[in-house]
Amino acid sequence: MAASLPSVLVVGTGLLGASVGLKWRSLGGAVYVRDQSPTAAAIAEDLGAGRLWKDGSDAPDIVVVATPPESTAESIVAALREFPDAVVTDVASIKGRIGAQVRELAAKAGITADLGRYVPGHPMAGRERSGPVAARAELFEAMPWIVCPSGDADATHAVETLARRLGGTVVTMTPEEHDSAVALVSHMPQVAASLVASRLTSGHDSSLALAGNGLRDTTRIAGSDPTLWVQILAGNAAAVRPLLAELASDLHGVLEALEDPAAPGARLALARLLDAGQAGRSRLPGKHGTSSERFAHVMVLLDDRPGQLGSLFNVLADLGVNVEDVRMEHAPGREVGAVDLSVQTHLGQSTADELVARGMNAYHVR
Ligand SMILES: NC(=O)c1ccc[n+]([C@@H]2O[C@H](COP(=O)([O-])OP(=O)(O)OC[C@H]3O[C@@H](n4cnc5c(N)ncnc54)[C@H](O)[C@@H]3O)[C@@H](O)[C@H]2O)c1
Ligand SMILES: O=C(O)C(=O)C[C@]1(C(=O)O)C=C[C@@H](O)C=C1
Repeated sequence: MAASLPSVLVVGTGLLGASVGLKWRSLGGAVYVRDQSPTAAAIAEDLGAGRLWKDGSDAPDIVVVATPPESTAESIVAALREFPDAVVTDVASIKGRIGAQVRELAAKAGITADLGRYVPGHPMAGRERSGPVAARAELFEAMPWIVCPSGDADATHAVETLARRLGGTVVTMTPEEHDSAVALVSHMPQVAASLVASRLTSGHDSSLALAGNGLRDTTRIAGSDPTLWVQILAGNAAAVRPLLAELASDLHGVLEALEDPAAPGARLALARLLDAGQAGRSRLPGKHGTSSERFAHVMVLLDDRPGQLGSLFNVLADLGVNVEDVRMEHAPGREVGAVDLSVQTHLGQSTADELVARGMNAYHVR
């Protein structure tokens, strides 16, 4: 019920902040928005992410700081001071350094006793785009939302409830555990994707025209904002560096093996490196936290025409097949789309057979 939802002030109305505002508004909650850029705040308001904060507006119950990491601590402490009864949280991608900055600024401001009202958070959801126009109400749906308990149980509960209502799955961690985990699953991959994509700058147009989904999959996040990522990498350097050193060592192993691929042991060394990649990837959880490898994959080729996807899902509903996950790929230059359906393992072959029997171009991927 709208009346029971706490009111929210979003500080920083870019991709993350405006997404929080859009979702909270869609649930019926009151949202104010504020940004150092009047344009970003006005766009967020026009999108429906909240009303512009004005002096004299009602004090919010919760302040969500969604500014870049370099100004996050300052905005958190400013919010703790301006709203003495509000719970304050943030969505920044690094937690240890921001926590230390908050404690230092709070001590200088003489508000150390208020620190329990600040509950650090980080939704593991985003896009390779910035700004309010890229915001999506459903951005956080079923994604992990890390919350670091502050020591104030009520404030922590308020932030956990906020994260859940926004669609996230709450994961509790200390700031140190957070920084070490995201170094592995977010920060190192960003560097790898950017470095691979940067090699493309010197490629011929004719080579780039051949790029398929493999390259697109591995480089999507290379489109992310460099100014944001410099702050993230610099702010978590201690956790990211050892991982990059291991990556560099593995890369060196590939270089050595390729120096003389026919030499004894060279192909085994390569195979081991590639096999370790398969093993690592198979550990990534899919829907409901299960390994994605536990599902069977059924590929369906569809004409790139309106209504095709709808018909496919209608047939699956008739068959009583629950789709656990779905991905769509378009063949460049061809009017055909490939739909990769994840279904329960024991249903892989029968689903493909039933689709074929209904005239569809489908097969079970083994
Ligand atoms: N981009 C992602 O995928 C992603 C995912 C999860 C978390 N985060 C975190 O969310 C935060 C915001 O990232 P984003 O991608 O939304 O960035 P963004 O650039 O889209 O938006 C940031 C907004 O903050 C405003 N801003 C900057 N300094 C401010 C200040 N001092 N006071 C008020 N407003 C200020 C900017 O004008 C901008 O509108 C970052 O801390 C980032 O680490 C990002
Ligand atoms: O999917 C993306 O585009 C993201 O950039 C999301 C992503 C991530 O690495 O998973 C990026 C940084 C954030 O701190 C959290 C989420």
